[in-house]
Amino acid sequence: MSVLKTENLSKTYNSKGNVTFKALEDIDFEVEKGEFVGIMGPSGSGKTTLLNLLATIDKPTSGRIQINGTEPARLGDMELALFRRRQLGFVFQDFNLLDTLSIKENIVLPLVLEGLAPRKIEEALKPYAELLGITGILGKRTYEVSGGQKQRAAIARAMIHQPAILLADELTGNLDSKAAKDVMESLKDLNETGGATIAMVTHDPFAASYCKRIVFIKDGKFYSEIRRGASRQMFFQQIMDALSLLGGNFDDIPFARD
Ligand SMILES: Nc1ncnc2c1ncn2[C@@H]1O[C@H](COP(=O)(O)OP(=O)(O)OP(=O)(O)O)[C@@H](O)[C@H]1O
Repeated sequence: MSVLKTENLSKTYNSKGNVTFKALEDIDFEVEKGEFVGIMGPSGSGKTTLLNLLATIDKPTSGRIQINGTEPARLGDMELALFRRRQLGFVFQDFNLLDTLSIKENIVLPLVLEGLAPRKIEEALKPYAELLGITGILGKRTYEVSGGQKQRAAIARAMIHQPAILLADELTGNLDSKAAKDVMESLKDLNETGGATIAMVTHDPFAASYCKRIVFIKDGKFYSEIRRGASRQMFFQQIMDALSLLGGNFDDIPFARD
């Protein structure tokens, strides 16, 4: 069953002086339930544009997006806000946790806003806290925990309302290699044990090697895709090979990690 599907998805930006720029062109992209998909491409290839369209933060110039059977483009503002809150989960590079709240208060905030009873909230929290290895830090403040722990808390917050799909943008971008590894191991568990469907934009081949499938885009167009076999290490090498074929600017890739 497909959770997310795009057809001929295109985005053209209009800048000052009527200069237009085609950032995405005719992207057909499908994510099945339970998939863990990485989106990679050189700087400026359109990854963030694609993620913003999937996140319903931005609107396509043409083409269609369907998420869990709904076309967000057909919804009014209020319905769209509700749709986004219920069907989508987001994780970003910079965690976006509130410093005035504890880790637990941050994670359960979406359910508190939904008006769920405290007992239901505790029931929802427990499995995610365990799966993400953050049970021991729930009472701490954001400044008392590491970057990797913050990101795992952000993932728990994004998942606690059980969205149809988790959308992640460079979620290891601010982490050292040990923390990045912990976060990616957690995300893998969330996908394999927790059944989460995940689409993740990343520059980092190490992070990408945890995905089951990688889609490469170049100059706003679909370029190629690869699927992981049994070995993550082998998949890492395949990703490196695909990136070198792709060309473009990958100056910030942490090549030495694996
Ligand atoms: N608001 C905008 N107005 C005009 N052009 C834009 C706008 N946003 C992005 N672009 C252009 O669209 C292209 C794709 O940008 P996008 O941010 O999606 O790329 P990316 O693959 O995420 O890049 P990076 O890896 O560097 O973050 C780039 O050439 C960018 O300059």
